[in-house]
Amino acid sequence: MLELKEIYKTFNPNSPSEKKALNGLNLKLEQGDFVTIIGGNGAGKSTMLNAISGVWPIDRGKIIIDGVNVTKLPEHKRALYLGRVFQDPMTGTAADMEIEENLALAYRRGQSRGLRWGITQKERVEYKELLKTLDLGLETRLRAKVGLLSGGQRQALTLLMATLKKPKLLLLDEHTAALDPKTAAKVLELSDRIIAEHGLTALMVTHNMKDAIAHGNRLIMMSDGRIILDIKGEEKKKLTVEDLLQKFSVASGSEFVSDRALLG
Ligand SMILES: Nc1ncnc2c1ncn2[C@@H]1O[C@H](COP(=O)(O)OP(=O)(O)OP(=O)(O)O)[C@@H](O)[C@H]1O
Repeated sequence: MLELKEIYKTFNPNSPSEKKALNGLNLKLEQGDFVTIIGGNGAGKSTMLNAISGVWPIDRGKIIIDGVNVTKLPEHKRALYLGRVFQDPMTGTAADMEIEENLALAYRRGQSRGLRWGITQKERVEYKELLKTLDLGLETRLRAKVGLLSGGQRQALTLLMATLKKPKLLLLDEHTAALDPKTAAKVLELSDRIIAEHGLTALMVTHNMKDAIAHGNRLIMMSDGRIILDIKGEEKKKLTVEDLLQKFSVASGSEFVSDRALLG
């Protein structure tokens, strides 16, 4: 489903602030893989998601999504394959627009321009049903401006919008990190449900080791711009945070350092 082959990316090359952010990164995902990603500060987690999304060109390597070589495709063309949810609940939705207008935008993604904008009654019924699945009471607030919603409600709506057109690949970039623990747990549960219902292939960056262990069928750990641990199946199910830290130090030859990782 996704193949990253020998990806290299250096920021500010040949300058004092040169940074090798991706360093021969290789990753292959099967259809339906839900992979959690952890790693210390500057390990390259967000850079990997940016490389997949096409935020900037990579220096070397190949990116294949569902059999299509997208390495040279610009970001807006790759967006058709991808759904992405960021850490900041303000980024995925348009605050000045109503909930139903936001959903309609997501629904019309990838369709040709010139389409009439009006939202039909049939669509409204569909949106209500969709919003009901969030269990946040939003189905009665279709005409409310998104700016009035809480961070958790916005993130849940963003998740719904990012997956409405069943993307080939869902990228979750610390999408619960800015939420309080209870809301974060709810949005994570919703993520699990949506991924399972649609059989999506997903990558989720998290700084919470327990979440990384509890969610998905596969866990990867990054260090210095490449993957140093790849744990799946039964081995992942039995994993503890202590195991993970131990495995990290064996694989990297150093202690796990992160100012944001939640170990407990
Ligand atoms: N646009 C950029 N310009 C310059 N340097 C960058 C850019 N994006 C990332 N970097 C650098 O590349 C390295 C990898 O960054 P990245 O954001 O991928 O790390 P991360 O694993 O997501 O870390 P964190 O958990 O701290 O967010 C870091 O040293 C970072 O400073």
